[in-house]
Amino acid sequence: MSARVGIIGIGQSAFKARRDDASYPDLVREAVTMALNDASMELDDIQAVVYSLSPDAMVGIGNAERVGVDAVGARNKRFLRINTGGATGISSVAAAYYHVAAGACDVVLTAGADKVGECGDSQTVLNKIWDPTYERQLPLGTINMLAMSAVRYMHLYGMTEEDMARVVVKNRWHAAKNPNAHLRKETTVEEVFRSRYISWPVKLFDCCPQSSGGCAMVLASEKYIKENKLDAVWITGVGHSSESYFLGDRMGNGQTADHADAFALKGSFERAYKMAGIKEPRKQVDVAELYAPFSNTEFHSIEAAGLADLGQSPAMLKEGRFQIGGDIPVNTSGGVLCTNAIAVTAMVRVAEVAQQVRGKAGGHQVAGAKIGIASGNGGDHQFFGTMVVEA
Ligand SMILES: CC(=O)SCCNC(=O)CCNC(=O)[C@H](O)C(C)(C)COP(=O)(O)OP(=O)(O)OC[C@H]1O[C@@H](n2cnc3c(N)ncnc32)[C@H](O)[C@@H]1OP(=O)(O)O
Repeated sequence: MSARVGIIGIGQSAFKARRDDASYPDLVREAVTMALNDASMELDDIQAVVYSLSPDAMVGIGNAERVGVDAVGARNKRFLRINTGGATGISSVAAAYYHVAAGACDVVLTAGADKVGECGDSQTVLNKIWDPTYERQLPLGTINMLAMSAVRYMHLYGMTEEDMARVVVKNRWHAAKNPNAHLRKETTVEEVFRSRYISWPVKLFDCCPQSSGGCAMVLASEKYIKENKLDAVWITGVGHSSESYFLGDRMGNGQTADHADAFALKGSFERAYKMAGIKEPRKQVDVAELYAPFSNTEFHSIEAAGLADLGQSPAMLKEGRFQIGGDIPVNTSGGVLCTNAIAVTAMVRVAEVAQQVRGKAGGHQVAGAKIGIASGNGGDHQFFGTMVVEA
């Protein structure tokens, strides 16, 4: 694909635990309105809609008709619904990207939302797409599985609970500067240690919360952007991968991976980097928003993105290299650890790097950021999506 595709509009809620003031479709509308305003557009200007489906299929499909067709203005337009678990948001941006890059249309909207209490809790909804013989057997399936990958990584590379706590402290410090983040209170290693164990070694503060809010983006072709003299940042690399097999109605885990080595995610990054012409991510990437719902998983994502060698990221974090002001700031928004609304969590990652390379990230801006990377993980080794966004 040679046609350039730009991001011209971004809308993002201020995420909160509860949004009793708004229904689930209201949250989608809220984000869509913000994205259209940002792009100086009307709903009628949109030619296609990619809808980030809540992983809770019943809520998602019911509302997709209501929200996707009516509120998002998709009637008589190209319309696609996407659900790849935690990767849903980035898969949706990718699907919007492909619509434009393939020349099918010039302007595409992608949007979605999650509402705690209306969309089902994260554990329940993710279990719906997971392997019944393995993942679904565990209460708090996600946390237990990722706790096992933490133990493996500790065993191989000597990561400590203190290293995990430092991820939380760094991300909360970033989130305190981001008015859209859900958990915005700064914390300390001691405070993380005082929070209760959820699944050893993962404590409450090592977990992402469950958040309510929406996200939307407008993508357009270079031709449209130039003709209408619009401001844009450019999606220059897109990668996908999976380490799973299909079981008909759900995904199964391939079980071939070492859980300390997110090699499928690495493959996704390699594809995106190749497309964007990035040969040395450590030198070229200015800012990274990496999907990491539990503190230990940030280390896997940093290493899969090629920003550190396997097992080396805890020491680099301790040196301050992944915080704003360090050489490669990671999760400048506070990351998934400070906002997690499954349908759009990965879209928020793209939105954050797009704002960073636009120079519009506000109090958590990385000075001079020109190249950003974002990622989404569908679950344990299931779906991965990555993106490179450039000024
Ligand atoms: C592929 C993927 O995307 S995997 C990621 C999918 N997402 C998840 O798995 C969500 C993970 N998080 C959770 O399931 C939940 O937040 C849990 C299990 C960690 C905690 O849930 P609960 O025990 O029900 O906590 P509950 O929601 O009742 O909140 C209790 C208190 O803890 C706080 N709290 C809840 N979660 C967190 C958190 N992650 N960090 C810090 N504080 C938290 C709440 O604000 C609340 O504080 P308050 O009493 O002062 O109001």
